[in-house]
Amino acid sequence: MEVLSSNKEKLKIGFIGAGNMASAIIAALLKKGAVAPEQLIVSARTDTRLAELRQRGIATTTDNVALLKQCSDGVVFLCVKPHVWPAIAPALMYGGRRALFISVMAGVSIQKLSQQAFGERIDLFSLVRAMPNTPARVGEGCCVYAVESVLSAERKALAAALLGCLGLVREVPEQQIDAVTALAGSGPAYIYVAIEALADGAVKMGLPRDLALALAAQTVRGAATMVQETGKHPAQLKDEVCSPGGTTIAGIHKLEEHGFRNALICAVEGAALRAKELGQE
Ligand SMILES: NC(=O)C1=CN([C@@H]2O[C@H](COP(=O)(O)OP(=O)(O)OC[C@H]3O[C@@H](n4cnc5c(N)ncnc54)[C@H](OP(=O)(O)O)[C@@H]3O)[C@@H](O)[C@H]2O)C=CC1
Ligand SMILES: O=C(O)[C@@H]1CCC=N1
Repeated sequence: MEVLSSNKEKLKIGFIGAGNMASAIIAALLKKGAVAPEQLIVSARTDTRLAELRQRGIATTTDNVALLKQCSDGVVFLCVKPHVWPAIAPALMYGGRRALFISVMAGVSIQKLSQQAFGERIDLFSLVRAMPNTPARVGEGCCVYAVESVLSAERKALAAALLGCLGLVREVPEQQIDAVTALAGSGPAYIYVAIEALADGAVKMGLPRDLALALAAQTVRGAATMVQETGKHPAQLKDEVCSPGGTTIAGIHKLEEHGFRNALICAVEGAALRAKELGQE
């Protein structure tokens, strides 16, 4: 955080795109106290999602070039959908050589980002490819990032400090980002489906919906925290819940019968393959 506090007031941070991911990152940065609203500027295609940001003291615009010019000494997060990227790429030149660009777009490689925005001269620009997830909004996100070898240590430290505000952060080789996208980027949606389905099961067996949802969410949170805090393998923790001849092993048998593990493996594999496809579209 030192790198951020020393830059505070001066550092301008722009977001191109004001949707689910941009607003989660903004919430995380503000919640951590890493930045002040006055340091932020956000652009979108329309004003729809900008009005709420203005109410929180954040500058907004529908002009990406204006944003990029204001952030030419700062950081610009690229938070549009991958199919929108080619249309906005040429404008990035207005950010100039001193800006640090951080893309969160699924599938779009550093090579493609730099070629479409800067031609062949990636060595003249600072670019980071990140994959965050929306639980960043509540300080429980995961975020990985990959960088070009030409990125300076100072720029990398700035990116790591900003992305560290989202939750767990790791640097990875770029070839791992599609798998991370499929696991952690998309993963919250798999778990929301699981929570809803667990609650449905309990409702089917007679629990009121609100109690069922509260118990399902807390059970997922509790199990995740056990994996993180005990350091035990999930299989061992599972065994500790399964009494011989008891209820849990009967439930686990049903999960196996319905291909639960296979479904999750297929979900991650399918999402990673889709990330690869997105990069080629
Ligand atoms: N959602 C998630 O969980 C995650 C998403 N990502 C990545 O984040 C990126 C954004 O996703 P998400 O936030 O969900 O998408 P959203 O659809 O919620 O937001 C996209 C934003 O882009 C804006 N936009 C569209 N065209 C332009 C343009 N020409 N200039 C400026 N802004 C524009 C939209 O404006 P308007 O509001 O006017 O429509 C909108 O605010 C994607 O690339 C995705 O791969 C990565 C990790 C997780
Ligand atoms: O569904 C998507 O493509 C994006 C990337 C990861 C999460 N949402």
